[in-house]
Amino acid sequence: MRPFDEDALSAASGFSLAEREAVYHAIMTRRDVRGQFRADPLPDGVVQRLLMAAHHAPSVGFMQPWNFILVKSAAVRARVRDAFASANDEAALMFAGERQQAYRALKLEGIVEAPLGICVTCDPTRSGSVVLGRTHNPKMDSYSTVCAIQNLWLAARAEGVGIGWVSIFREGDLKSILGIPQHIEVVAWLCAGFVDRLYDEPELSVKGWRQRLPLDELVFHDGWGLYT
Ligand SMILES: Cc1cc2c(cc1C)N(C[C@H](O)[C@H](O)[C@H](O)COP(=O)(O)O)c1[nH]c(=O)[nH]c(=O)c1N2
Repeated sequence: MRPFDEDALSAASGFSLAEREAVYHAIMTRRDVRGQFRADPLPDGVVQRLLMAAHHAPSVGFMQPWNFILVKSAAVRARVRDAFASANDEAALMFAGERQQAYRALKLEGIVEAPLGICVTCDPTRSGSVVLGRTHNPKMDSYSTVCAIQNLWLAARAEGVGIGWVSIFREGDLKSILGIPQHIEVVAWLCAGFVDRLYDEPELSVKGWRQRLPLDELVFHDGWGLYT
């Protein structure tokens, strides 16, 4: 390992107002997209920038445990959609009464409509069995992969690309369709495609499923449950 090197540091002040506004604009207007995808393919350069954003995410011990399986094949996406449909039937039965009716009315994926699927995985063996920062919590590699997904999601918003995260799968189904080895964790299936319109608020909120919680109620001071 190299000794600490002063020359590796650069000046880092806050962003200009316009730059700050752009960052918050991406954060506040990012949406989970299910139904607004355009059919035209994403240019390779755009996909490359999204992946580069993902690959610059933080990761425990700089483990970079992610892989990205790019799925353009309509046939493969149709199989993934079928796997979703089967799992979604099981999911619906977990809700009772009117809630089940409401669940069934929701659109929860755009796997076939979106021109690109991105399966994001996590390799827990990427840098050996003892990983700096993961020594006492094995989930840290999955959390790192989620950081990569959020980077990609925000970059996508800036590129005019909608992203929809689909998680209603039996993991084994995705592994068998995509040939993913047993020891690799499937973290996300992302539907990706250009969008011309986005909901102003989360679609689940617009459709009455669940509303955003007041931030004040989620912030404690100096201990759990302490509001002041
Ligand atoms: C880990 C994880 C897993 C899923 C999701 C998100 C995340 C973070 N979301 C999207 C989720 O419903 C959405 O983010 C919230 O409703 C908030 O909406 P916005 O993302 O702000 O538009 C999601 N959406 C969906 O339609 N089908 C799904 O299976 C999932 N799964």
